[in-house]
Amino acid sequence: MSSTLITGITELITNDPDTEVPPDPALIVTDGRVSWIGSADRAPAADTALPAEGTVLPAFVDSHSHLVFDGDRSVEFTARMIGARYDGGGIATTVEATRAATDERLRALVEARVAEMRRQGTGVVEIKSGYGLNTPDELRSLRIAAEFTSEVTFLGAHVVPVEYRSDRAGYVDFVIGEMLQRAAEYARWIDVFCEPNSPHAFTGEESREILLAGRAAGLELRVHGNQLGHGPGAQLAVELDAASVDHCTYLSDADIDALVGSATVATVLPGVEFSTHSPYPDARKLIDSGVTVAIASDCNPGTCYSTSIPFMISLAVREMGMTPTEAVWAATRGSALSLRRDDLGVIKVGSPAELTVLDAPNHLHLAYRPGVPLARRLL
Ligand SMILES: N=CN[C@@H](CCC(=O)O)C(=O)O
Ligand SMILES: [Zn+2]
Repeated sequence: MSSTLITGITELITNDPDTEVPPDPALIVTDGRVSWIGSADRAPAADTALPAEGTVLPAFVDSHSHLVFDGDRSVEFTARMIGARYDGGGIATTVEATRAATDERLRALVEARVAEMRRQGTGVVEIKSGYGLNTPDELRSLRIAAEFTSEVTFLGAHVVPVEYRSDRAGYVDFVIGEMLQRAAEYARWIDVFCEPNSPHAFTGEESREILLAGRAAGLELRVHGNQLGHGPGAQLAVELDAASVDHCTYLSDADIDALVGSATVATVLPGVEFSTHSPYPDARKLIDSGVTVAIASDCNPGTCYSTSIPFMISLAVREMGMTPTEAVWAATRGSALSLRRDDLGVIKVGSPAELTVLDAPNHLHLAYRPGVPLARRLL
């Protein structure tokens, strides 16, 4: 057994209503779990001491990322900054580059991206496939993702690949047939880009068929929905008890009504609106309506090539009407709930020691000092 006493905590965020935080808080981590929380002057002895000298909070949970890819779409991003529109068509470029990459190269790219996330305070990350879109390339994407996380998502229904452009129904059958049966071995989740506003993505009915097949194969459900315009994604997610509907850029009052009281979290991805020059969703309205909101990066080569949750928090506060406190909760506890992980995004006795420290006196600085590398993993 080895224990570490963490002191010098200027602010401790636990996200646990039952944990009382004293004025000069300290905590002890024993064998990877929080074993004691209390006042520093009453702390029991521990093997080592670690002065945090800053704000301690649960590690960020990045519940939406597409890290398994090769290729570069910086030119596409640059065109959008002067008016080009995003419609998902650029995904084909990444599929081509990803299929051409060796296993070693893809693994190294994912490893570097996960390391970049961890340097900025992220703990658990969800990773999707979706740039293979044939059986061997989807399976190796999932295998590589599984080397870095248990939160692996099968996204064979990202877009209809070029070789199936004249046979959409054939591609849906292919995804829910052989590809899904083999993918289910590596993935916990199935996701679908439900977006009738894109010619490349999937309609509500196609999405329903894919998600139900995923559930029958033992996977749990997530949905990319309501990104490019109003559509069926959010209500479908609620109807099928998906853990999360992600993007939520265009939500109607009926969508919000459906989300209220449901077990489906609305995950906002502010880096996507930033990188596609799109209007930001109204997170204030979601929260005020009683919807559970999560924040994630959506790190991917097309709509947001950023691994930084602190950046997402700054955007959510500046552009989406969230308070810093709400945004930090959404990027920790909210995103944990969107993965149905009750053990994450919280600091309490018994929880895993997934801890982040901010080089700042309190969490408000995450929004107040945008772009400054304040966050890092504590252990
Ligand atoms: N919307 C669908 N998928 C990604 C974008 C993928 C890409 O453009 O490469 C997203 O979450 O935004
Ligand atoms: Zn995505």
